Amino acid sequence: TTLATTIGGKTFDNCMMNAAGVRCQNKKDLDALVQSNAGAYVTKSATPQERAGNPSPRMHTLLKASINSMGLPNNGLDYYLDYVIRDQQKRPDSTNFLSVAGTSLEDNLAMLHQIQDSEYTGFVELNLSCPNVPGKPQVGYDFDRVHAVLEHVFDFYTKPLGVKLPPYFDLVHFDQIAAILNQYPLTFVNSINSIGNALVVDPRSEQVVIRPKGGFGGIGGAIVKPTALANVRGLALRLKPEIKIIGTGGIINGVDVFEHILCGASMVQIGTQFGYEGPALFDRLAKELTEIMAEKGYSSIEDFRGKLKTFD
Ligand SMILES: C=Cc1c(C(=O)O)[nH]c(=O)[nH]c1=O
Repeated sequence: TTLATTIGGKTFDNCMMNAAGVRCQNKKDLDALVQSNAGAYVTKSATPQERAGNPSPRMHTLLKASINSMGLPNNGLDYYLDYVIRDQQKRPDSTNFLSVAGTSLEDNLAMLHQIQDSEYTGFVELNLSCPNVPGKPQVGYDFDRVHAVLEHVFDFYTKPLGVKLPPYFDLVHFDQIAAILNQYPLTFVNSINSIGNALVVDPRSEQVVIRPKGGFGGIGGAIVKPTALANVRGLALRLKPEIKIIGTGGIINGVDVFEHILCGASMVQIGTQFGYEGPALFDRLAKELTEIMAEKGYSSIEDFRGKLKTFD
């Protein structure tokens, strides 16, 4: 049984990795991911300069969910570009992901020019869905802006690139975003980011649980799986086959990974649970997924990827 997957002509020996933002902000975190059984890592979404992010408390975890309004704290693009270039020099056969999340079109283009002109040969994940920068809308919910960003990016960017999208909740929105994405040579689409601007209340203290934005933040964890699977499936049914799908959202156990792949994902990312469990998560998930595949007689993820059945 193999858990290998191929995206953009690169083969990963394990179809599981971290989600951007979780245990990936510093060299120590990234080194731990390199040492783990994860098939790849993605760096914390970068802005041109380092950012402190929102005031704390800015993240809260419940049993089945997490809420966060981190506000894009990161060490700046140079830090992550330096890390991934050094890593690719040390491990030329590995492919990893560099996440960028500029708070403006200019910032995104400036960062992508810098990456294009660098010796980095890995993947870029362009984050169009950060819900927590006060005053900034999620680009992914403004289809004209998504179109404009991609038009500018693919005027010059030639290295493998994908986009991180927010969850959509209307089938017409799946049609509309897919119609835009299919016009571009994207290597992948990563769906979903957290469900933005939710609210968690502590009835005991009668107070919200995070400081930024009056308590409003992005939701992750088991609770978002049905929405994540719908977005993975909705996009899988609409995107051209050369655009692979990374499924993110609600993965706790191997069976959740299986469901994401069944819906069409070629790779999965884990955020909230990875935050809880740390790098050992990837050993547990690999074991659980391998057992499920063996039980069902599948020897590779291609045996069942995208083969979700409906009633008709
Ligand atoms: C990049 C910012 C993001 C953040 C954040 O830094 O607040 N949290 C999320 O759940 N998703 C994001 O995309």
